[in-house]
Amino acid sequence: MILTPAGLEGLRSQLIVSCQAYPGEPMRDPRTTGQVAASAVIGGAAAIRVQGLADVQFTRTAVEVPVIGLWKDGHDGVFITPTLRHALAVANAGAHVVAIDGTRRERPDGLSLAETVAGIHAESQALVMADCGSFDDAVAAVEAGADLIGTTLAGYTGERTKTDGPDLELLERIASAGLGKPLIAEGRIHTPAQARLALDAGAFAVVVGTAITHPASITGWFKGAMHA
Ligand SMILES: CC(=O)N[C@H](C=O)[C@@H](O)[C@H](O)[C@H](O)COP(=O)(O)O
Repeated sequence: MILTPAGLEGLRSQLIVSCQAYPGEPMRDPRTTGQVAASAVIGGAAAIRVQGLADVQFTRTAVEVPVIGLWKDGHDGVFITPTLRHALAVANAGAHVVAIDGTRRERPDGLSLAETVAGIHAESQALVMADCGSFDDAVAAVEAGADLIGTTLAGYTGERTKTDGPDLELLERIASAGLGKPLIAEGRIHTPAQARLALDAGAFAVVVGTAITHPASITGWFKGAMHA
């Protein structure tokens, strides 16, 4: 299955579940990622977002819904699928959509965002999701040719305050600008009510990660509330 820009319509108002375990964690195993992804699909996830080449490969065999893939390299600066080389590897691993750093920051390989998007489009059949951190990033990412715009990096690049829940103000601003590409709400959506608010703010679809697929964090939230 190849996902086309028109095919994205199937994701409208839907829930996308991000399944990620971090290096050194007990669940950091591609088979586990695939199983968690398949469980999310049973619950109604319309697409899955996963990190790492093996996770993309395993998840492609575990689910039939579109897979958004990324490759995190490092923790600081530009680390979400930072270069064209990373992006093409994610596409080759089978991702229908490659999520890349969609900010205006300098990239490690010296390519511009537009050159990176063009390279992915030229050398693969994957669509490109630009993980943005601000309104200006979103505008630049649309100009650069990205197929989807995500608020993934809002609160992580210094341009926006890290809100407790989703950055609804940013979502509303991007949505009301009518940039012409699907706007994906992502980042710190921790409750079903917040997912609903993100849609109401104008999001095309909503990504939830930690609150569904990261038991260590969720357990910590409960424990913290019990001992506050
Ligand atoms: C900033 C960054 O590195 N975000 C990552 C991007 O893939 C993931 O660590 C997040 O879990 C994902 O964006 C979903 O967000 P949340 O887990 O808050 O629902």
